[in-house]
Amino acid sequence: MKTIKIGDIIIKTHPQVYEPAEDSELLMENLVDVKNKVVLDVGTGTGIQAINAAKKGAKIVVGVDINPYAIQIAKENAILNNLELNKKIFFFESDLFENVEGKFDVILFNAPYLPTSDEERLEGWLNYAFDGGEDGREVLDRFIEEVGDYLKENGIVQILQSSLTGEEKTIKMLNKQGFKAKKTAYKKFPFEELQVITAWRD
Ligand SMILES: C[S@@+](CC[C@H](N)C(=O)[O-])C[C@H]1O[C@@H](n2cnc3c(N)ncnc32)[C@H](O)[C@@H]1O
Repeated sequence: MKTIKIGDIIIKTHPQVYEPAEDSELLMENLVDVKNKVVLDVGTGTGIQAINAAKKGAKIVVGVDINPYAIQIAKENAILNNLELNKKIFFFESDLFENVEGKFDVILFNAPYLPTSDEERLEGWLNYAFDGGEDGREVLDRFIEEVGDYLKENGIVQILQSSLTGEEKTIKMLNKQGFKAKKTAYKKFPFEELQVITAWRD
């Protein structure tokens, strides 16, 4: 375990939890206005996006993850960053929206987006951070199909994905679910581009 600093946020890491990287930072830097909003961070990992939203003025923030170690460390990180755990910021285990109730103004998801074959799978909980199934879209597509039920009418969804996952595919899927969507930020690397896809209803 180690502690890292991203901007003014202190993050304790855990060997079984995704350590914030360029993708995490791209989503943080391009977060929509969350002042006084109710925010859901799906796949919260260390809690970094949830903590960032709380620090940027969100009224209530909920972070969920399928990985129990993530929930444990996210709670510790909320306290480390002087946030009121279980008053302003909440974390609990959930496979996507399984244990989520209510509707949110903003829903974030830095998705596990890597196309992953059986041989590439990692042992343990950390695998969930990367494994997007054979085509990289397994978890993301399920998220897109379900997200509308948890979003307020004028709410906004922000997804962080890779060009390897398919920009057009994500936008088409979102359109199919009744959203307008566009790429609102990107960062290029030699073999991929990290992308923030922002979606809203007409
Ligand atoms: C790329 S990491 C992002 C972590 C963090 N949000 C960040 O920005 O650094 C993806 C996260 O999604 C979680 N995850 C994967 N599949 C999930 C699922 N079905 N339901 C909830 N969380 C999931 C993983 O455990 C991991 O913490």
